[in-house]
Amino acid sequence: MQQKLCDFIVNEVNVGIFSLDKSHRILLWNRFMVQHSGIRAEQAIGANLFELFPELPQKWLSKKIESVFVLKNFAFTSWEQRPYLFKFSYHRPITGGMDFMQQNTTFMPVRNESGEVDAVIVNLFDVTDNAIAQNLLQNAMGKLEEFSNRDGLTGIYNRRYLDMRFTQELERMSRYQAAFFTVILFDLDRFKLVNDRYGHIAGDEVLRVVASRVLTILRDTDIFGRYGGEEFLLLLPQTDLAGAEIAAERIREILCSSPVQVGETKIQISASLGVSACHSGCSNPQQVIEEADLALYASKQNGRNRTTVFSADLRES
Ligand SMILES: Nc1nc2c(ncn2[C@@H]2O[C@H](COP(=O)(O)OP(=O)(O)OP(=O)(O)O)[C@@H](O)[C@H]2O)c(=O)[nH]1
Repeated sequence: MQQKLCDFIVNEVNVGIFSLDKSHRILLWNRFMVQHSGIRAEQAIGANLFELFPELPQKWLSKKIESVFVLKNFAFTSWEQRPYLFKFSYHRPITGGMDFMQQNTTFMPVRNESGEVDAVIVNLFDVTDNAIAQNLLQNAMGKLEEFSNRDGLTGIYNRRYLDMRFTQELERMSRYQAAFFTVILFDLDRFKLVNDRYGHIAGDEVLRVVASRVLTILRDTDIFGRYGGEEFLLLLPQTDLAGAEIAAERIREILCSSPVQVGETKIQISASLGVSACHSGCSNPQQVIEEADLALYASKQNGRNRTTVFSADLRES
């Protein structure tokens, strides 16, 4: 009666159960294993596991099994380390990009009367639902973080992110002597007039177009964001002042190259830019931005729609 009950449980439980002797011969193969592998118990029992499933990671798995025989202890694996042992398909409409059933496994030693381990029982748990939920959660967290770094209007980075990256770049500079970077700060010219003449919604559209135009000419490593209302900031890692000036001029040219179309209206825009550099020994991000701001101010003073590179004499003027 007890044996019957055991057999019943082993077959009805929704867990894969099979056992192996020292030479990896299969001694037990429950219904879960039959259903998911398509191999009947009569075929499996007596067969060598690795001959029956040549796709199994033999080196790793035989080591794991061997450790249970030798140490006489339980062993475990989780889907996070190794997503699955057997390539069992998983039939669910939402699989979160997972092709196969995700599995946790437990290896249990079976001792004989003299205390020696003469078989290992392997339990295989289908944890696909958990894995999907965890992946969805991680994706959502990733999106949330990405979202918190973005400016809601333009989609480029926001000031919080720029400040964080600025600090990181400074740390990188103090760690690696060879690292350096430059900053471009730019501000749209007479943007108040755009708002006053065409309305705030048109002004918003202009800001979006500015961001998308600049994005088309940047390098992958450049970090570009909206620093304030109509003020934008770029961090250019491993770029010297001459390179930054070229980039700034490119930005200036693309912004005034053609008017921004908002509905039927064409709005001509331009920007004033300031460029400054962060040298080794520079520890204060604010100082670099201040210097870029002084240079930007000089561009405004000298007629707008121009680029100025920071130099010490700008402090005096
Ligand atoms: N539409 C819109 N306007 C904004 C936004 N943020 C700031 N502004 C506007 O940008 C304008 C900035 O005006 P000012 O600081 O006087 O500068 P300016 O008119 O660009 O003149 P100069 O910088 O001297 O060339 C103000 O009218 C702000 O209301 C925004 O998110 N959307």
